[in-house]
Amino acid sequence: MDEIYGIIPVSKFSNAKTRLSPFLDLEEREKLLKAMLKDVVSTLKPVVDEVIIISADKDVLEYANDLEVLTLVENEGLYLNTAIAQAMDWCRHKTEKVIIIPSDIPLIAKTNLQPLIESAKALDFIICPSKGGGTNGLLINPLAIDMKFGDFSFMKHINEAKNKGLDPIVYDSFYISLDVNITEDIGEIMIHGDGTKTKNYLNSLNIEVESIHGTERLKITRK
Ligand SMILES: Nc1nc2c(ncn2[C@@H]2O[C@H](COP(=O)(O)OP(=O)(O)OP(=O)(O)O)[C@@H](O)[C@H]2O)c(=O)[nH]1
Ligand SMILES: C[C@H](OP(=O)(O)O)C(=O)O
Repeated sequence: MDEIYGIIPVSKFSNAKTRLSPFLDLEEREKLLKAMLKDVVSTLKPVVDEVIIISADKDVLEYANDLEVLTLVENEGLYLNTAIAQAMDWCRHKTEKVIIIPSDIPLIAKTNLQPLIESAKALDFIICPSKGGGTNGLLINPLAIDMKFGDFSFMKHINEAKNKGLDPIVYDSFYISLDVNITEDIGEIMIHGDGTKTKNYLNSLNIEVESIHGTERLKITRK
């Protein structure tokens, strides 16, 4: 068995990207999440054996069906880390490796994932950092470590791996590191996201990005 499954946890549309609420309304945030999911799924699908979306939201699961991936209904009362554990438990007898990827990294569509997926077959533990100390990719055996997503998870995942006697390998990818959480992240998608569904959607909102050499680097506005 040399298979690898992709796991994408997705929150409820109504909770999607709350930190963008000063800039995008609820409907826009839902549409943004859908566009990002399309980019992530279409990148993952050709290089893994199955893609699984786990969510507690039936609208998210319906949308996942349209994208022709497997869906898992998140058990009641779970949150991000326990939902990922549920998905890993579901696939642990079916595959030896999983790649766990968030739904908010559309620039993954600009990468060639094949070499990363190939290396995972020979390595115990690969982690892709996100900017700000999080984790935007984990390639591990199902349930190899406890999930620590949420706050400063990069160092926590590395420590979990070391405590389990695993040898964590860091895969540095600028595009994978860019998750979309705050308004400035939208500027990065406008700069680097040519060819992605996500940038197309943001273009339709007439978003513009400028460089400012101040306490922030990018100024994001809508015409
Ligand atoms: N299944 C599941 N996925 C979740 C849950 N919470 C977050 N996610 C997903 O986990 C990934 C990382 O999410 P975050 O960036 O931490 O949070 P977010 O909810 O997207 O955004 P904020 O509201 O701004 O914190 C995204 O794919 C989310 O959709 C959850 O409770 N269950
Ligand atoms: C889920 C969280 O993501 P971020 O806060 O980087 O979006 C993390 O990677 O720990």
